[in-house]
Amino acid sequence: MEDVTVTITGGTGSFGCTMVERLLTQNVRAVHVLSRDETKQDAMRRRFADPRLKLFLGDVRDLTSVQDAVAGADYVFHAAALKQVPSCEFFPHQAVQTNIIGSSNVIHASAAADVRSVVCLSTDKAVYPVNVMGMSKALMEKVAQAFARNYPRSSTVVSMTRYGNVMYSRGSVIPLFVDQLRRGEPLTVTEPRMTRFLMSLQESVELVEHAFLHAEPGDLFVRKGPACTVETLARAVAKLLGYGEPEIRVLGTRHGEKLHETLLRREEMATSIDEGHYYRVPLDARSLEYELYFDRGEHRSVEVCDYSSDTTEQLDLDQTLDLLRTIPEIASQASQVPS
Ligand SMILES: O=c1ccn([C@@H]2O[C@H](COP(=O)(O)OP(=O)(O)O[C@H]3O[C@H](CO)[C@H](O)[C@H](O)[C@H]3O)[C@@H](O)[C@H]2O)c(=O)[nH]1
Repeated sequence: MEDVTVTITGGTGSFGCTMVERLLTQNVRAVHVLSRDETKQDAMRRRFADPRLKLFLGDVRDLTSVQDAVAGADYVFHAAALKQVPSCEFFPHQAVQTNIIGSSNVIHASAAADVRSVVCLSTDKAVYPVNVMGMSKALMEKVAQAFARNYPRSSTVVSMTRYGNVMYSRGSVIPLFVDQLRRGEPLTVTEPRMTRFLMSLQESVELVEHAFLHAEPGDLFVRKGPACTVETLARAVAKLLGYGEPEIRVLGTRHGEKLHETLLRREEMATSIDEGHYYRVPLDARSLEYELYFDRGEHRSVEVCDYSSDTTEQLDLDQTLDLLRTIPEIASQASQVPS
Protein backbone atom coordinates (compact mmCIF):
# COMPACT_ATOMS: atom_id res chain seq x y z
CA MET A 1 0.00 0.00 0.00
CA GLU A 2 3.09 2.19 -0.21
CA ASP A 3 2.30 5.47 -1.97
CA VAL A 4 -0.99 4.34 -3.53
CA THR A 5 -4.38 6.04 -3.71
CA VAL A 6 -7.44 4.02 -2.77
CA THR A 7 -11.07 4.97 -3.41
CA ILE A 8 -13.79 3.43 -1.24
CA THR A 9 -17.37 3.87 -2.43
CA GLY A 10 -19.85 3.80 0.43
CA GLY A 11 -16.81 4.61 2.50
CA THR A 12 -18.61 6.03 5.53
CA GLY A 13 -20.26 2.67 6.41
CA SER A 14 -18.95 0.04 8.84
CA PHE A 15 -16.73 -1.60 6.24
CA GLY A 16 -15.50 1.74 4.91
CA CYS A 17 -14.51 3.10 8.32
CA THR A 18 -12.59 -0.05 9.21
CA MET A 19 -10.84 -0.03 5.85
CA VAL A 20 -9.99 3.68 6.07
CA GLU A 21 -8.51 3.19 9.53
CA ARG A 22 -6.37 0.33 8.27
CA LEU A 23 -5.21 2.20 5.17
CA LEU A 24 -4.27 5.37 7.06
CA THR A 25 -1.95 3.38 9.33
CA GLN A 26 -0.03 2.43 6.17
CA ASN A 27 1.96 4.67 3.93
CA VAL A 28 -0.82 5.37 1.43
CA ARG A 29 -0.76 8.54 -0.64
CA ALA A 30 -4.49 9.21 -0.29
CA VAL A 31 -7.82 7.60 0.57
CA HIS A 32 -10.86 8.85 -1.35
CA VAL A 33 -14.22 8.21 0.28
CA LEU A 34 -17.30 8.55 -1.91
CA SER A 35 -20.59 8.68 -0.02
CA ARG A 36 -23.95 10.44 0.10
CA ASP A 37 -23.96 11.31 3.78
CA GLU A 38 -22.35 14.66 4.61
CA THR A 39 -22.94 14.21 8.37
CA LYS A 40 -21.08 10.91 8.45
CA GLN A 41 -18.34 12.43 6.30
CA ASP A 42 -17.93 15.26 8.76
CA ALA A 43 -17.70 12.78 11.66
CA MET A 44 -15.10 10.83 9.70
CA ARG A 45 -13.08 13.97 8.96
CA ARG A 46 -12.96 14.82 12.68
CA ARG A 47 -12.23 11.27 13.76
CA PHE A 48 -9.26 10.68 11.46
CA ALA A 49 -8.03 14.29 11.11
CA ASP A 50 -5.64 13.18 8.36
CA PRO A 51 -4.98 15.29 5.25
CA ARG A 52 -4.63 12.10 3.18
CA LEU A 53 -8.34 11.41 3.69
CA LYS A 54 -10.34 13.10 0.88
CA LEU A 55 -14.11 13.10 1.18
CA PHE A 56 -16.20 13.11 -1.99
CA LEU A 57 -19.87 13.89 -1.62
CA GLY A 58 -21.76 12.07 -4.35
CA ASP A 59 -23.63 8.98 -5.38
CA VAL A 60 -22.58 5.94 -7.41
CA ARG A 61 -25.68 6.59 -9.55
CA ASP A 62 -24.14 9.87 -10.68
CA LEU A 63 -21.31 9.06 -13.09
CA THR A 64 -19.63 12.45 -12.70
CA SER A 65 -19.29 12.06 -8.94
CA VAL A 66 -17.84 8.56 -9.46
CA GLN A 67 -15.38 9.85 -12.07
CA ASP A 68 -14.19 12.55 -9.64
CA ALA A 69 -13.74 10.04 -6.81
CA VAL A 70 -11.78 7.45 -8.83
CA ALA A 71 -9.53 9.93 -10.66
CA GLY A 72 -5.93 9.13 -9.75
CA ALA A 73 -6.85 5.99 -7.78
CA ASP A 74 -4.79 2.80 -7.96
CA TYR A 75 -7.41 0.66 -6.23
CA VAL A 76 -11.17 0.94 -5.81
CA PHE A 77 -13.20 -0.90 -3.18
CA HIS A 78 -16.83 -0.74 -4.17
CA ALA A 79 -18.89 -1.04 -0.99
CA ALA A 80 -21.70 1.44 -1.77
CA ALA A 81 -25.01 -0.42 -1.90
CA LEU A 82 -28.58 -0.57 -0.71
CA LYS A 83 -28.28 -3.47 1.71
CA GLN A 84 -31.51 -3.62 3.67
CA VAL A 85 -33.78 -6.42 2.52
CA PRO A 86 -37.15 -4.68 3.25
CA SER A 87 -36.29 -1.30 1.69
CA CYS A 88 -35.05 -2.96 -1.53
CA GLU A 89 -38.23 -5.06 -1.54
CA PHE A 90 -40.43 -1.96 -1.30
CA PHE A 91 -38.37 0.13 -3.74
CA PRO A 92 -36.83 -2.26 -6.28
CA HIS A 93 -36.15 0.53 -8.75
CA GLN A 94 -33.86 2.14 -6.16
CA ALA A 95 -31.94 -1.14 -5.75
CA VAL A 96 -31.55 -1.35 -9.53
CA GLN A 97 -30.24 2.23 -9.64
CA THR A 98 -27.68 1.86 -6.86
CA ASN A 99 -26.67 -1.80 -6.86
CA ILE A 100 -26.65 -2.46 -10.60
CA ILE A 101 -26.33 0.81 -12.52
CA GLY A 102 -24.20 2.39 -9.78
CA SER A 103 -21.86 -0.61 -9.85
CA SER A 104 -21.59 -0.40 -13.62
CA ASN A 105 -20.67 3.30 -13.25
CA VAL A 106 -17.94 2.43 -10.74
CA ILE A 107 -16.46 -0.30 -12.93
CA HIS A 108 -16.48 1.69 -16.18
CA ALA A 109 -15.28 4.94 -14.60
CA SER A 110 -12.44 3.02 -12.90
CA ALA A 111 -11.40 1.40 -16.18
CA ALA A 112 -11.47 4.79 -17.91
CA ALA A 113 -9.25 6.17 -15.11
CA ASP A 114 -6.75 3.26 -15.46
CA VAL A 115 -7.40 2.01 -11.93
CA ARG A 116 -5.36 -1.17 -11.36
CA SER A 117 -7.93 -3.16 -9.45
CA VAL A 118 -11.61 -2.82 -8.50
CA VAL A 119 -13.10 -5.11 -5.83
CA CYS A 120 -16.92 -5.20 -5.76
CA LEU A 121 -18.47 -6.28 -2.46
CA SER A 122 -21.34 -8.73 -2.75
CA THR A 123 -23.29 -10.94 -0.34
CA ASP A 124 -24.40 -14.53 0.12
CA LYS A 125 -27.93 -13.24 -0.51
CA ALA A 126 -26.93 -12.93 -4.19
CA VAL A 127 -26.86 -16.74 -4.46
CA TYR A 128 -30.24 -18.31 -5.30
CA PRO A 129 -31.68 -14.87 -4.54
CA VAL A 130 -35.21 -14.64 -3.14
CA ASN A 131 -35.32 -10.90 -2.47
CA VAL A 132 -34.58 -7.75 -4.47
CA MET A 133 -31.45 -6.97 -2.47
CA GLY A 134 -29.96 -10.36 -3.39
CA MET A 135 -31.18 -10.20 -6.97
CA SER A 136 -29.68 -6.77 -7.55
CA LYS A 137 -26.36 -7.89 -6.03
CA ALA A 138 -26.43 -10.98 -8.26
CA LEU A 139 -26.76 -8.66 -11.26
CA MET A 140 -23.92 -6.50 -9.96
CA GLU A 141 -21.79 -9.66 -10.02
CA LYS A 142 -22.88 -10.35 -13.60
CA VAL A 143 -22.00 -6.78 -14.61
CA ALA A 144 -18.53 -7.20 -13.08
CA GLN A 145 -18.00 -10.58 -14.76
CA ALA A 146 -19.22 -9.23 -18.11
CA PHE A 147 -16.67 -6.42 -17.90
CA ALA A 148 -13.86 -8.95 -17.34
CA ARG A 149 -15.11 -11.08 -20.21
CA ASN A 150 -15.76 -8.28 -22.68
CA TYR A 151 -12.62 -6.22 -22.03
CA PRO A 152 -9.84 -8.84 -21.80
CA ARG A 153 -7.21 -6.25 -22.68
CA SER A 154 -8.26 -3.78 -20.01
CA SER A 155 -5.52 -2.94 -17.50
CA THR A 156 -8.20 -2.81 -14.78
CA VAL A 157 -8.76 -6.08 -12.88
CA VAL A 158 -12.37 -6.32 -11.68
CA SER A 159 -13.13 -8.92 -9.00
CA MET A 160 -15.80 -9.67 -6.40
CA THR A 161 -16.08 -10.81 -2.81
CA ARG A 162 -19.14 -12.35 -1.19
CA TYR A 163 -19.78 -12.00 2.52
CA GLY A 164 -21.95 -13.77 4.99
CA ASN A 165 -23.33 -11.88 7.98
CA VAL A 166 -20.89 -9.44 9.53
CA MET A 167 -21.17 -9.76 13.30
CA TYR A 168 -22.25 -6.62 15.15
CA SER A 169 -22.70 -4.63 11.95
CA ARG A 170 -25.10 -1.71 12.19
CA GLY A 171 -28.77 -2.76 12.27
CA SER A 172 -27.96 -6.48 12.50
CA VAL A 173 -29.29 -9.02 14.94
CA ILE A 174 -26.49 -9.10 17.55
CA PRO A 175 -26.79 -5.41 18.57
CA LEU A 176 -30.56 -5.94 18.55
CA PHE A 177 -30.23 -8.86 21.00
CA VAL A 178 -27.93 -6.75 23.20
CA ASP A 179 -30.52 -3.93 23.31
CA GLN A 180 -33.33 -6.35 24.10
CA LEU A 181 -31.34 -7.88 26.97
CA ARG A 182 -30.49 -4.43 28.38
CA ARG A 183 -34.18 -3.44 28.28
CA GLY A 184 -35.20 -6.68 29.97
CA GLU A 185 -37.21 -7.80 26.93
CA PRO A 186 -37.39 -11.33 25.47
CA LEU A 187 -35.05 -12.05 22.58
CA THR A 188 -36.97 -12.09 19.30
CA VAL A 189 -35.81 -15.10 17.27
CA THR A 190 -37.28 -15.46 13.78
CA GLU A 191 -36.80 -19.19 13.24
CA PRO A 192 -34.65 -21.02 15.79
CA ARG A 193 -33.19 -23.43 13.17
CA MET A 194 -32.23 -20.66 10.73
CA THR A 195 -28.46 -20.58 10.12
CA ARG A 196 -26.11 -17.78 9.05
CA PHE A 197 -22.40 -17.61 8.25
CA LEU A 198 -20.60 -15.54 10.88
CA MET A 199 -17.80 -13.20 9.91
CA SER A 200 -16.05 -10.35 11.72
CA LEU A 201 -15.63 -6.88 10.22
CA GLN A 202 -11.87 -7.47 10.34
CA GLU A 203 -12.27 -10.65 8.28
CA SER A 204 -14.40 -8.82 5.73
CA VAL A 205 -11.62 -6.27 5.29
CA GLU A 206 -9.03 -9.05 4.96
CA LEU A 207 -11.18 -10.75 2.33
CA VAL A 208 -11.16 -7.58 0.21
CA GLU A 209 -7.39 -7.25 0.66
CA HIS A 210 -6.94 -10.87 -0.40
CA ALA A 211 -9.05 -10.17 -3.49
CA PHE A 212 -7.11 -7.14 -4.68
CA LEU A 213 -3.77 -8.81 -4.02
CA HIS A 214 -4.60 -12.05 -5.83
CA ALA A 215 -7.42 -11.41 -8.28
CA GLU A 216 -7.37 -12.28 -11.94
CA PRO A 217 -10.06 -10.47 -13.98
CA GLY A 218 -13.56 -11.66 -13.05
CA ASP A 219 -12.53 -13.70 -9.99
CA LEU A 220 -14.96 -14.20 -7.13
CA PHE A 221 -13.66 -14.73 -3.58
CA VAL A 222 -15.34 -15.98 -0.42
CA ARG A 223 -13.87 -16.57 3.01
CA LYS A 224 -14.41 -19.97 4.54
CA GLY A 225 -16.21 -19.63 7.82
CA PRO A 226 -18.43 -21.26 10.37
CA ALA A 227 -22.16 -20.80 10.96
CA CYS A 228 -24.62 -21.24 13.80
CA THR A 229 -28.37 -21.20 14.30
CA VAL A 230 -30.01 -17.95 15.41
CA GLU A 231 -31.18 -19.70 18.57
CA THR A 232 -27.59 -20.59 19.46
CA LEU A 233 -26.56 -17.03 18.66
CA ALA A 234 -29.27 -15.58 20.92
CA ARG A 235 -28.32 -17.87 23.81
CA ALA A 236 -24.62 -17.15 23.34
CA VAL A 237 -25.10 -13.36 23.43
CA ALA A 238 -27.21 -13.64 26.60
CA LYS A 239 -24.74 -15.93 28.35
CA LEU A 240 -21.76 -13.79 27.42
CA LEU A 241 -23.38 -10.65 28.81
CA GLY A 242 -24.30 -12.41 32.06
CA TYR A 243 -28.04 -12.83 31.45
CA GLY A 244 -28.02 -16.64 31.70
CA GLU A 245 -30.88 -18.43 29.96
CA PRO A 246 -32.82 -15.78 28.01
CA GLU A 247 -36.55 -15.74 27.37
CA ILE A 248 -37.02 -16.30 23.64
CA ARG A 249 -40.01 -15.14 21.59
CA VAL A 250 -40.23 -16.88 18.21
CA LEU A 251 -41.36 -14.51 15.44
CA GLY A 252 -41.30 -16.80 12.40
CA THR A 253 -39.39 -16.30 9.16
CA ARG A 254 -39.62 -12.72 7.89
CA HIS A 255 -40.61 -11.74 4.38
CA GLY A 256 -37.78 -12.30 1.89
CA GLU A 257 -35.70 -14.41 4.29
CA LYS A 258 -34.13 -17.81 3.67
CA LEU A 259 -33.65 -20.60 6.16
CA HIS A 260 -30.00 -21.00 5.14
CA GLU A 261 -27.67 -18.83 3.04
CA THR A 262 -25.28 -20.05 0.33
CA LEU A 263 -21.85 -18.54 -0.25
CA LEU A 264 -21.01 -20.66 -3.29
CA ARG A 265 -23.37 -22.75 -5.35
CA ARG A 266 -22.26 -26.17 -6.48
CA GLU A 267 -21.27 -25.07 -10.00
CA GLU A 268 -18.99 -22.46 -8.45
CA MET A 269 -17.63 -24.95 -5.91
CA ALA A 270 -16.79 -27.33 -8.78
CA THR A 271 -14.48 -24.77 -10.42
CA SER A 272 -13.23 -23.11 -7.21
CA ILE A 273 -9.61 -23.05 -6.10
CA ASP A 274 -8.87 -23.67 -2.43
CA GLU A 275 -6.60 -20.83 -1.19
CA GLY A 276 -6.42 -21.69 2.51
CA HIS A 277 -8.88 -19.38 4.27
CA TYR A 278 -10.48 -18.51 0.93
CA TYR A 279 -12.13 -20.03 -2.11
CA ARG A 280 -11.40 -18.38 -5.44
CA VAL A 281 -13.85 -18.93 -8.30
CA PRO A 282 -12.27 -18.03 -11.64
CA LEU A 283 -14.29 -16.30 -14.34
CA ASP A 284 -16.24 -18.45 -16.74
CA ALA A 285 -14.43 -16.85 -19.66
CA ARG A 286 -16.47 -18.29 -22.51
CA SER A 287 -16.73 -15.70 -25.24
CA LEU A 288 -20.01 -14.41 -26.56
CA GLU A 289 -20.69 -17.47 -28.68
CA TYR A 290 -24.02 -19.07 -27.96
CA GLU A 291 -22.78 -22.59 -28.81
CA LEU A 292 -20.34 -22.45 -25.90
CA TYR A 293 -23.27 -21.97 -23.53
CA PHE A 294 -25.79 -24.30 -25.09
CA ASP A 295 -23.83 -27.18 -26.61
CA ARG A 296 -21.17 -27.78 -23.97
CA GLY A 297 -21.98 -29.15 -20.52
CA GLU A 298 -20.24 -29.36 -17.18
CA HIS A 299 -19.92 -32.75 -15.50
CA ARG A 300 -18.20 -31.92 -12.22
CA SER A 301 -20.94 -29.87 -10.56
CA VAL A 302 -23.20 -32.81 -9.71
CA GLU A 303 -20.40 -34.29 -7.61
CA VAL A 304 -20.18 -31.40 -5.14
CA CYS A 305 -22.51 -29.60 -2.74
CA ASP A 306 -23.36 -25.95 -2.32
CA TYR A 307 -21.20 -24.18 0.25
CA SER A 308 -24.01 -23.12 2.58
CA SER A 309 -24.60 -22.03 6.14
CA ASP A 310 -26.09 -25.46 6.91
CA THR A 311 -23.26 -27.44 5.26
CA THR A 312 -20.29 -25.51 6.65
CA GLU A 313 -18.86 -26.06 10.16
CA GLN A 314 -21.71 -25.61 12.71
CA LEU A 315 -20.79 -23.91 15.98
CA ASP A 316 -22.36 -25.06 19.25
CA LEU A 317 -23.07 -22.72 22.16
CA ASP A 318 -19.54 -22.76 23.61
CA GLN A 319 -17.90 -22.32 20.23
CA THR A 320 -20.23 -19.41 19.44
CA LEU A 321 -19.32 -17.85 22.79
CA ASP A 322 -15.63 -18.14 21.92
CA LEU A 323 -16.22 -16.53 18.54
CA LEU A 324 -18.23 -13.65 20.02
CA ARG A 325 -15.39 -12.97 22.47
CA THR A 326 -13.20 -12.06 19.48
CA ILE A 327 -15.53 -9.18 18.50
CA PRO A 328 -14.24 -6.03 20.26
CA GLU A 329 -17.70 -4.45 20.78
CA ILE A 330 -19.02 -7.54 22.56
CA ALA A 331 -15.79 -8.40 24.36
CA SER A 332 -15.74 -4.95 25.98
CA GLN A 333 -19.32 -5.43 27.25
CA ALA A 334 -18.60 -9.00 28.39
CA SER A 335 -15.56 -7.86 30.37
CA GLN A 336 -17.83 -5.72 32.59
CA VAL A 337 -19.86 -8.78 33.62
CA PRO A 338 -18.90 -9.98 37.14
CA SER A 339 -17.65 -13.59 36.92
O1 LIG B 1 -35.25 -9.92 15.55
C1 LIG B 1 -34.56 -10.68 14.84
C2 LIG B 1 -33.90 -10.25 13.67
C3 LIG B 1 -33.17 -11.18 12.94
N1 LIG B 1 -33.11 -12.47 13.33
C4 LIG B 1 -32.36 -13.46 12.54
O2 LIG B 1 -30.99 -13.25 12.70
C5 LIG B 1 -30.29 -13.60 11.51
C6 LIG B 1 -29.46 -12.44 11.05
O3 LIG B 1 -30.32 -11.34 10.79
P1 LIG B 1 -29.75 -9.91 10.38
O4 LIG B 1 -30.91 -8.97 10.28
O5 LIG B 1 -28.61 -9.56 11.27
O6 LIG B 1 -29.10 -10.21 8.97
P2 LIG B 1 -29.72 -10.71 7.62
O7 LIG B 1 -29.29 -12.13 7.44
O8 LIG B 1 -31.16 -10.42 7.52
O9 LIG B 1 -28.97 -9.77 6.56
C7 LIG B 1 -27.71 -9.21 6.84
O10 LIG B 1 -26.67 -9.97 6.33
C8 LIG B 1 -26.59 -10.02 4.92
C9 LIG B 1 -25.52 -11.00 4.52
O11 LIG B 1 -26.09 -12.26 4.47
C10 LIG B 1 -26.41 -8.65 4.34
O12 LIG B 1 -25.16 -8.13 4.67
C11 LIG B 1 -27.54 -7.76 4.87
O13 LIG B 1 -27.29 -6.46 4.43
C12 LIG B 1 -27.64 -7.79 6.35
O14 LIG B 1 -28.77 -7.07 6.77
C13 LIG B 1 -31.36 -14.00 10.49
O15 LIG B 1 -31.43 -15.39 10.47
C14 LIG B 1 -32.63 -13.41 11.07
O16 LIG B 1 -33.80 -14.16 10.76
C15 LIG B 1 -33.74 -12.90 14.48
O17 LIG B 1 -33.68 -14.08 14.85
N2 LIG B 1 -34.45 -11.97 15.21
